[in-house]
Amino acid sequence: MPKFAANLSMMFTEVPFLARFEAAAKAGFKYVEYLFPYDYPKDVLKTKLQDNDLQQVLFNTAAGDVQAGEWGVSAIPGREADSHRDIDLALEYALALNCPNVHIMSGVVPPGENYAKYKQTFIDNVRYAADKFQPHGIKILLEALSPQVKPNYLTASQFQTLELVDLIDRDNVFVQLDYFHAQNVDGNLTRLTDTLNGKFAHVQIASVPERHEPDEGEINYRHIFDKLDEIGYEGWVGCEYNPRGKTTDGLGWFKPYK
Ligand SMILES: O=C(O)[C@H](O)C(=O)CO
Ligand SMILES: [Mg+2]
Repeated sequence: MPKFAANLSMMFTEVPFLARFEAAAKAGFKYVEYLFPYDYPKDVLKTKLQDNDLQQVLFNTAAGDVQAGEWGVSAIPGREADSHRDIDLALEYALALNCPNVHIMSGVVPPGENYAKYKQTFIDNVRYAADKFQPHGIKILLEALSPQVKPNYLTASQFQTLELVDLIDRDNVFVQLDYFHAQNVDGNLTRLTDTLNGKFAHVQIASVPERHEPDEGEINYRHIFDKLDEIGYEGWVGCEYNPRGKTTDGLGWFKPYK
């Protein structure tokens, strides 16, 4: 049975971020993920996890200058020092929060730029991270983002990300399989799961097309959860969706998994 993690960046937004840990625990979650921890001291977040008996299972490297259109810097040629700084900071937080997975954001490739150079820059920076994280047993996750969410992101297809994982060739680097993006770009989710089996180490879910609770839209998540059980997937499933209304009003789908 899948282990579900509440995504505190998108769920429980009825309350301030630091109150969402308690809200998620009260709703029956034992695991949490969120995009970025960096606005808060490590010990504040660690206390929130401990006080609510929660395990942190994922967060991202920093986004860069979002106002300027950045969404990760690790693929941007010339920004290697910023990438390594972000990776080092992510390692500090992962160790402090006992978090087993870090998603390294690649970045946007502006039209007309040299895609191959961005790709190689990302490969080199992820190898830097993989070698630093390896001794601590922390996994690195790489994610494809659908163009309607993040136009010109380095990878849109799960197959592009799978190729990166193979090229990077490190034992602790895996695909972050977000079924919302996978359905929007690749489809064929059952066979895709078979193709990625052994190469993905985190899953995220949301309905398509609305990115709401996994109990609506075109993906049959009951089937996906059974598929994950069938292949013996032992990672977490991040609930990275925008609730239709009040978060707790939309948790009927979660009841059988508490
Ligand atoms: O947007 C997503 O699906 C990613 O998981 C993320 O955290 C940043 O893009
Ligand atoms: Mg995602």
